[in-house]
Amino acid sequence: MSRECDLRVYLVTDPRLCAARGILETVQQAVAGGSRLIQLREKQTSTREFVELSRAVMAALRGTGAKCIINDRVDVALACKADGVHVGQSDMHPSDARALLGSNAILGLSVETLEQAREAEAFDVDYYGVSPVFSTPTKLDTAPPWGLGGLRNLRASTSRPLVAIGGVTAANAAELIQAGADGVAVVSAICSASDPRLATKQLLGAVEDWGRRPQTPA
Ligand SMILES: Cc1ncc(COP(=O)(O)OP(=O)(O)O)c(N)n1
Ligand SMILES: Cc1ncsc1CCOP(=O)(O)O
Ligand SMILES: [Mg+2]
Repeated sequence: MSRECDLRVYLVTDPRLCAARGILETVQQAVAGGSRLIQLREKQTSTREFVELSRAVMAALRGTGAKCIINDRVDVALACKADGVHVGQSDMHPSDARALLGSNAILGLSVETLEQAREAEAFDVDYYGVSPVFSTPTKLDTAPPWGLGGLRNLRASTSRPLVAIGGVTAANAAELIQAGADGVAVVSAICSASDPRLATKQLLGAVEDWGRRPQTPA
């Protein structure tokens, strides 16, 4: 198991928004569209169902090169041998999560302020979720949004990989990469799309497009 992760288009699932199609099908379509990192985010599901879902997703991802991250729950990740865990500021402390998961697991941490990011430099985590970059109806209990200026300041303060989350669409993904994000994490832009494969492809196109543009000297 390696800690390398492709953050370019990171799907975070939502059982309500995926209800019509199912989480497994949504994940498979997103992977077909080019996503290589999937986070299973289940806030209401029983522990047993969460483990079963995670095992099914892990099996579906086998051989695709995509990795599976579990939101919040180190126990679920250990039970299904997931690739990693994402924790936020009120979840298990990243140092405790790292101790339980071991040195080969991917560990992501949400950062909501520059001070949290500064503190997190001492933790053995693989990326920061810039949370939220814009306001979003998908998650209401968030800190104030970073905005593009906040993301630029964060980029200037750390060399850690950054993934922007909250209100991200194919229309604003390129400006987030321009502002310093290494990738975008999305819920509704893929889960609520009529064609999740196409939606993922468009997000990936927007992220990659920035990298192909000629860079103007500062
Ligand atoms: C990639 C990514 N970034 C941020 C979050 C938010 O995590 P958290 O602040 O713990 O909130 P919940 O998702 O647990 O409600 C995330 N999940 N993923
Ligand atoms: C899980 C999470 N963490 C910060 S914002 C958010 C929800 C993002 O949802 P959407 O991509 O639909 O705006
Ligand atoms: Mg959390």
